[in-house]
Amino acid sequence: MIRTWRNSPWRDRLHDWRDRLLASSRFHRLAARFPLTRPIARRRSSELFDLCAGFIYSQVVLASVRSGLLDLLNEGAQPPDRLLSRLGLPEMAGQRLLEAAVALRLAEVRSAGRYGLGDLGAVLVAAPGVRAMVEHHALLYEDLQDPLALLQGERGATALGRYWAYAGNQAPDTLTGIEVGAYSGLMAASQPMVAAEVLDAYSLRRHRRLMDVGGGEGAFLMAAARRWPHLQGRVVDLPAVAERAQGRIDEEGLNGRLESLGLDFFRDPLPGDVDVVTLVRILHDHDDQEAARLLDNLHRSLEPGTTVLVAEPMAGTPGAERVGGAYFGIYLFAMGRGRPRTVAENRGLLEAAGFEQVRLLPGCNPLQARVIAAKSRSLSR
Ligand SMILES: C[S@@+](CC[C@H](N)C(=O)[O-])C[C@H]1O[C@@H](n2cnc3c(N)ncnc32)[C@H](O)[C@@H]1O
Repeated sequence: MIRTWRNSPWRDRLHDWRDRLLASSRFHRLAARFPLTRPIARRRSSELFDLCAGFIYSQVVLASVRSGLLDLLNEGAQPPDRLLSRLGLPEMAGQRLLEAAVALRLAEVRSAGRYGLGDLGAVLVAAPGVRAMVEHHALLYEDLQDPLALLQGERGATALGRYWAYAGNQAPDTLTGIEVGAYSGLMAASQPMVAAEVLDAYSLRRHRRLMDVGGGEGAFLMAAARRWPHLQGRVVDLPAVAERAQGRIDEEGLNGRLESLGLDFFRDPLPGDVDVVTLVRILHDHDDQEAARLLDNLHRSLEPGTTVLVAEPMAGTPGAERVGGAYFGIYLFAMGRGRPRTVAENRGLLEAAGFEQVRLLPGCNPLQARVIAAKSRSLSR
């Protein structure tokens, strides 16, 4: 291993010393009094407070969505008595929620004591995908009530495991429309934010035919087709999901250019008559062995030189460590399979399956996704 500052014993010693210092109440008193260290001490205690109180913040967000508070504010600024009378909560409770929403910038006080949307509230109401995720998190919240029981596997079937009906199912291709409906709808609602990032990061100008593997109801494929009118495409997913995708494609009048195909991407041959393949929010759903199996199956079906894009939030992303390490790490654990991978780990999986020229594309918002591009190479390796 190459010795760098990150893995040097000097850095460890320095951090041990820092930890001892931060644990000392005398140091805290001094740091809080000394003008140069006071802002650092305050910022650190505020960050720690937010870590401990985060569960309250997310429940305030949920209450603001579910009670209709954000929708009411979205109609325009209004006096508090009018707002509270329309909220359908006991007045004092409504007032408390409103104050919490102001503190979290979901709402804000405007002129003449009226209340309007805050800057974060305004973003939330304009993003149906975020709102759908806020509602969806109620399931994860259920699973996390006793986090140690979850981590020790004592909880048995989890709410998230039941929700993602293909997770742990030995015959996912037999799932019914009812079993896949909720998650497919959620994915379609949250897809526009991801699609915009991916399509900005990679131009499909040179490509003629796209296959979106595990493409759900076709939201990504349709966004790509709208962006690139010359493009033809196919979404492949479990039969019950592919049926929903076909319905959407027909509704949008795109059935001359786009189609859907139901199959099990681990077992069934994938049609290789395409020049670009996307895997959006797919690999991290699966344990290493399954992810490798899927990539092997895909590589076997493709012509040499076909481009593959892997787009998903990744672990160890500078500036977005919490997204991979904390959010997706715990989310996928509760779901019962998969894990967020680093760029290097995804590269390793792709290369082991036979892909080459693997490169990370710059420019994506890592909260939504990072995008890795690769090409299939000849099977005579
Ligand atoms: C997390 S969702 C992502 C959907 C879509 N790519 C997106 O980003 O909105 C994973 C998708 O993989 C599909 N899937 C899971 N297991 C599958 C399998 N064995 N064969 C085909 N599709 C599968 C699911 O039905 C689901 O649509």
